[in-house]
Amino acid sequence: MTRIALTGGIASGKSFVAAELEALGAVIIDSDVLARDVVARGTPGLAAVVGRFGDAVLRADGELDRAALGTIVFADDAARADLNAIVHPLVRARAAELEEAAPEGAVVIQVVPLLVETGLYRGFGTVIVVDVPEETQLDRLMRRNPLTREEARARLDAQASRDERLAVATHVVDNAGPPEATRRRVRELWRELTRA
Ligand SMILES: CC(C)(COP(=O)(O)OP(=O)(O)OC[C@H]1O[C@@H](n2cnc3c(N)ncnc32)[C@H](O)[C@@H]1O)[C@@H](O)C(=O)NCCC(=O)NCCS
Ligand SMILES: Nc1ncnc2c1ncn2[C@@H]1O[C@H](COP(=O)(O)OP(=O)(O)OP(=O)(O)O)[C@@H](O)[C@H]1O
Repeated sequence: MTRIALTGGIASGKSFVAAELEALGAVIIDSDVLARDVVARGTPGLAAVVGRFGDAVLRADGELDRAALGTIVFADDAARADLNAIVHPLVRARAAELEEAAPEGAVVIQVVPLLVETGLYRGFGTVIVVDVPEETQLDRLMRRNPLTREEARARLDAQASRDERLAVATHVVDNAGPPEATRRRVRELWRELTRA
């Protein structure tokens, strides 16, 4: 089986590109979605997170307060490493199950934001990197999330650099331009990936 990974920095457009690939027929396994599922209300994952970070990261309705936890972990490397140590093994296990369950012959693409940081890129023959300049990343991140420039910068700094990601890419999707340009590139990429 061809194992395909898709990565990119925060707010680079991974979800947008993954949705386009899904519309073309790919089976998408999204680590960000799984990382939410494994800490859903009532899960052992959430209990472990609360065990480490306390009730301050719980909302009144028992759901994880993602904004509160984000404020903590993106300002503190040790706290982020602890969160990663709880969440990442649960995400990897679930991703492996979903990969196993994919239909015969499917083109399965795993979206892994921390592909470079975790070394997981070594397990994939094909690595798609969604690429934008840092300024574009910051602009789009601040437009989407209510973050100051410093907070947005801290999130970028918690990740590998643009060059480190490009160094492991087998395919690059430039998402700095308008969505339609990216759509065209993704259609071309899909033809490359599915060429017999
Ligand atoms: C800190 C949390 C609660 C913030 O939640 P929030 O809803 O604001 O963000 P979301 O989960 O949608 O993540 C958005 C993006 O942030 C970046 N990011 C998330 N976690 C991390 C991390 N531990 N290190 C570096 N970047 C990260 C990624 O680019 C990701 O795509 C959440 O990101 C989390 O639980 N992170 C730990 C799990 C993780 O590493 N997830 C990413 C890949 S599995
Ligand atoms: N080509 C584009 N032009 C303008 N805005 C875009 C473009 N692509 C994505 N965006 C916007 O930028 C933001 C980030 O895109 P998206 O959520 O797809 O990125 P992501 O890499 O999945 O983010 P994260 O790392 O936070 O999960 C979104 O608000 C999206 O609507």
